[in-house]
Amino acid sequence: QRQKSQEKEEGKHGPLGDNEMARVSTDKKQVKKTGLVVVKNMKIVGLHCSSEDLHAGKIALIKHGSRLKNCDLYFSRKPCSACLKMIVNGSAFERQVEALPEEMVSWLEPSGLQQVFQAAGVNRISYWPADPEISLLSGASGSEDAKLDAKAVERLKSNSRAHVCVLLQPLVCFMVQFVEETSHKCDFIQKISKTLPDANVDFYSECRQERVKEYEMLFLVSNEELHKQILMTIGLENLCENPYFSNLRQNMKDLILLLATVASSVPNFKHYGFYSGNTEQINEIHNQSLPQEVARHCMVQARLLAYRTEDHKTGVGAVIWAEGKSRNCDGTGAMYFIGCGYNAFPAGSEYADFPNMDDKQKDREIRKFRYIIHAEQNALTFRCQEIKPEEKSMIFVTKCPCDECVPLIKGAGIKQIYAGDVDVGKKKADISYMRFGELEGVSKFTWQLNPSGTCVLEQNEPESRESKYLQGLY
Ligand SMILES: Nc1ccn([C@H]2C[C@H](O)[C@@H](COP(=O)(O)OP(=O)(O)OP(=O)(O)O)O2)c(=O)n1
Repeated sequence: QRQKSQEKEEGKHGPLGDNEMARVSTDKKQVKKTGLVVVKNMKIVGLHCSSEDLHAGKIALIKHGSRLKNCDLYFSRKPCSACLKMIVNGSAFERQVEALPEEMVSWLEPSGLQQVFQAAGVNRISYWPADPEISLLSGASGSEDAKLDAKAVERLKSNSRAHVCVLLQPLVCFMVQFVEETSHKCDFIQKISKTLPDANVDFYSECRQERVKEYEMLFLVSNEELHKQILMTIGLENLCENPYFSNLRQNMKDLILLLATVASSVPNFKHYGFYSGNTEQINEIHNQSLPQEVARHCMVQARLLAYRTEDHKTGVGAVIWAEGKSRNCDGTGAMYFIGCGYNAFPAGSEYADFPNMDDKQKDREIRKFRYIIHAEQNALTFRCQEIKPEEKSMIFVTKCPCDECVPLIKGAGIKQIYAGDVDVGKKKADISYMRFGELEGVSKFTWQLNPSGTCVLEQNEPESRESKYLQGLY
């Protein structure tokens, strides 16, 4: 969600009629994009956002069709009735059929019912309870449309199998503290501290503060009364009374703080970014790195995933994206999501099924290394799209790819690697990071000070290129 790109939106989103659109377009800045995560069997199968022409829910339908069945959807705002009706399509019918006697169901099935069964019919829809389209509330007819839409949403909700809810819980104890410490210790921040020892020691806190402000603007309705009005309009009047309201706001603020903290571990600081040391390489168009802000955004996704690790010492996250030949209908522009993962023991294993000690343990048999599946390995294994050899695919890893993963990434046909390189060249007893440095045929962009200096930075990243992506991705 980016204010820059919102200016293009001109009220094309939201449950408003055409006349209302015209009114909203005079107040461009208030329309924000909607983000959506599609999850199937605990696996992320889609990361989308609204585009100029389409809401996120509609994009999910175009992209996944009947594969949305039984998926869980996570929206950054409550979906409007136009999206919800398509998303729940199928589940109401399914419920009616479930209620029929068994013989009748089996009698119905061969007669084309199977097709109906495969309609969208998602499982659960959860959303962030702060509709950013504050403009819905200003002006009489805007309010009227918003209320009608909210009623339609409630009706669709109560007649479908899908569970529509606000999935917001208090964070577990010490979570913020833990995330703060691990973000501070992360490779990207460490590298800045090492290479710029005289950088303001507090640069990390400053970057974090900036992110907190930015995210509060994006995800929180600063005015409490307005927030209450929005909750009323979207059918959450039960959250408007205290202590529920203050608890809700506190939980929202905590989560925003958490997100901002993770994001500040890949900071927008001086001329740091993901760069290739190979200048010949960067001059070739197809090897060109993404605009820095887009690369940082994808790396933050990988950093978030690292918190799901099953390795209690070192969490690693990886995300794979690809760039198609042209823009698609998704708000992510030409880029589309391929897969993601984090380091963990083989899927389905229970706690303590496998050894979990590190290199310092003398007994090699009880070390974790032969059992842990690396973040990149999980991202490749559980990907939801094929990696097309003719397209630019890229992996974002929070740590340097190890010797086990480097040939896997190359073999899978991934064209670009964005990673931290703090461990490059290190050889430990059970894991080593020697091959990444020598890797050829895959472009490597590691976290460093722009090697070409500031002037070249500006030439390499003309406004048009950066904004082309930003309009798409955020
Ligand atoms: N690109 C990478 C690199 C590592 N890992 C995972 C595998 C292990 O779970 C863990 C290993 O990390 P380290 O090499 O940092 O080893 P230690 O956890 O022992 O930490 P230390 O650096 O203190 O030795 O990270 C991963 O998934 N992807």
